[in-house]
Amino acid sequence: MNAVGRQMRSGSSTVHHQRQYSDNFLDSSSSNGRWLQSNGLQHLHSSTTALPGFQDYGFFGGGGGGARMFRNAGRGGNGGSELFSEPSTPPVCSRSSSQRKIADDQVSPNELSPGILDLHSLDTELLPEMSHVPAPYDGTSFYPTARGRSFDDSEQFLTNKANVRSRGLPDNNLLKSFSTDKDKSAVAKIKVVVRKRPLNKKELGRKEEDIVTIEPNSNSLTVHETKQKVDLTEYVEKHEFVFDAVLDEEVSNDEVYRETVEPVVPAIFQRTKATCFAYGQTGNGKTYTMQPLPLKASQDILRLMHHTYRNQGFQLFVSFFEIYGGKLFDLLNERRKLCMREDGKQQVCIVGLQEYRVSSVDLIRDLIEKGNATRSTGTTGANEESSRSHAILQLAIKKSADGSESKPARVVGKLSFIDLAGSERGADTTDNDKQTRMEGAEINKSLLALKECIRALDSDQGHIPFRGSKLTEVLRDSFVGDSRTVMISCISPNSGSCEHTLNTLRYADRVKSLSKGGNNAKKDPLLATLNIRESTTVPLSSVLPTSSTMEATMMDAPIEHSRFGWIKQMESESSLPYNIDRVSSGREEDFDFSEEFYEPEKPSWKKNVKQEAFHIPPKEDKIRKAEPQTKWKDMADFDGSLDPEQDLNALLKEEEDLVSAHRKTVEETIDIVKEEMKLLVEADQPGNQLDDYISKLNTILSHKAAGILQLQNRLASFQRRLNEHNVLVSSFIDVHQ
Ligand SMILES: Nc1ncnc2c1ncn2[C@@H]1O[C@H](COP(=O)(O)OP(=O)(O)OP(=O)(O)O)[C@@H](O)[C@H]1O
Repeated sequence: MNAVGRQMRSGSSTVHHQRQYSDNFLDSSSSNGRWLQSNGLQHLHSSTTALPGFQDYGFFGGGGGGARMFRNAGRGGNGGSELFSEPSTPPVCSRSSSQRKIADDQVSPNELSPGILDLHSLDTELLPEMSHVPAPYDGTSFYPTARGRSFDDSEQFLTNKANVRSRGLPDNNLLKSFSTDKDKSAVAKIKVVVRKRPLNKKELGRKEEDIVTIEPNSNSLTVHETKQKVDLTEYVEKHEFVFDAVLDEEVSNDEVYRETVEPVVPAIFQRTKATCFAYGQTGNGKTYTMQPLPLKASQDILRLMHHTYRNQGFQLFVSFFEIYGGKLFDLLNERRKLCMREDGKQQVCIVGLQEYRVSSVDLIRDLIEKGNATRSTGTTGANEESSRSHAILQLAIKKSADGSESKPARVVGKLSFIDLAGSERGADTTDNDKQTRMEGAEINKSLLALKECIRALDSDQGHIPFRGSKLTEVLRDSFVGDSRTVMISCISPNSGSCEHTLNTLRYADRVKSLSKGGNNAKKDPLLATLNIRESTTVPLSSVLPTSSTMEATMMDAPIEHSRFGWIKQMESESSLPYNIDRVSSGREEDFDFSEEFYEPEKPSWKKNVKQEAFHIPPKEDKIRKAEPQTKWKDMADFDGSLDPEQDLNALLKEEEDLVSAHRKTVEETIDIVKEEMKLLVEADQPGNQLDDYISKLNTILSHKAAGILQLQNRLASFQRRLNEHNVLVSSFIDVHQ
């Protein structure tokens, strides 16, 4: 197993004990600049008699003539027990010679679908007959008694299990999950998992330090950032984060699957849409992490279909497309360009996307291999074979109204895997050519849009700017309704990536905070039962943007949960800029900036203070009359042991900090916009398109300017309220004395 030594720190000095990696890791890295998957791709579920040919296989391999394809040398089987014999074959295109021909009778592209994948209306439309999905899950029939070898290591299943437990990872697996509808609540709506990759050969060669420590049996990690004081002495600032799970460099892909996707698989038979995506800087292991997941999931899905849900008419469909340069391409249909359309209900359809009905893992493997071969890849400073597109693979479970094959099947549930293109900072792209830089700008733009959606959801805004990018349009149903989202944040351990790592972790933390309540809690009663841990609060100073690079702003640290609980809301409100689309329910222009609108949540200092312990004397009426506009509930928030004035001052200070942080972000955004405009001019775009971009960017700028104005107004209004509050506090104290 690969291992990285833990680091020991004492004061400002840092001592590292670096252990050597396995030869396998280093050798394969040296051979092609990437670590190769080990030969042990077979992940045989030996007792799957109904489904021969189950093996692990890498997806999202990227293209480049198959350079990123991860073939299973030991792959056997010939399709196994395909149950369907529909006539059509997926169009054969750009397949590498080594790809096995897909048997004609195994696939039926869109036989039962109109050629339009309606991501939302179709998916959310429930079959009347499906109001009850029968047959509680029978875990014992699902897993074979013994499991074969894992994807990229030689651990036995049972050994893996033991390891999972010993590492303190929750023992999530299908055996436990979703035996009934009710059990869906056992799986978090949004699960954020962080995976740290080992130091690679280059980093070791540069003697870079491993700055990320993960305590055994914990779900927290610490980033040790080396900083310099003004007198140039170095010190280490520690940033601690807590997530739903933290996977260190020794965790295998099998374990990643068990921790992330496995628990949500049964839910897709229960009308749930689940999405798993990997996020992180280029070269951090997103593709490596995502590759094996879809096949593992389809193994489990098919097994459920053939055991637990046997003879119930469920069908499995696969589609695979990429978003490149803001455009959609079908990876299973000669990279044909696809159109995304919105119907009257503002629901998104992908017109022309080919879906293939599949019944064996071999077939799915072949389809994905084909898709991977077609995918766009390139080279970045950090990764020689970087995914330059967002690749989206969807496994849809369908069923006809009466469970028969004669009627059209409709979507019951869906599992989407998204391998996001790598985020990178403007600074990292300086070596790259124009094309790469343009790609980088586009990628970053869509990640920014994703973040804006997350912020909007987080702050309970009516309007979620899903239309900010193609990516967010596609992801829309991952975040709303009965959905489950698993985000895997991939990070590097090396000191040179510290800023990236912190940005990625802050982004992950922002996503995690989505599941804590607010809008989602109200919409999804399941959330009430979730036991999500809070992330450790990072000092404000450590979350302020530190560079003017593209990524730094895009991944800029969310202002952490203020102890007053309303900082996040304020930040989100004031950072509307990317919401340049309009939907009827989203009333960006209707934003009410009155004081009432900004009524802060109850300060969290109220925590642990018993409300009844605070006795309000009869004289309170007087005060109420004297200050009718004051929210009396605020008064009840004061704990006698606290000095309210001090807290109010702290509140004011926080507010001021926030304003400066925001101002800085705005300045950086303006820089980014300028940079983007420069890139566009350099790229010599055709006039119309350029005009289009410029007008978009102008809109962003004016939103930003409006944001500053709003913030200033809010600050003034806040100060007024604070004064009123102070008056009220004084009179209250008088009354008590
Ligand atoms: N956990 C890991 N263990 C061993 N090798 C890893 C791990 N994670 C990543 N790698 C290796 O690091 C290299 C870069 O990984 P990968 O291509 O998955 O990065 P990426 O985040 O998808 O990059 P990009 O966004 O540019 O596509 C690959 O050679 C991969 O095999």
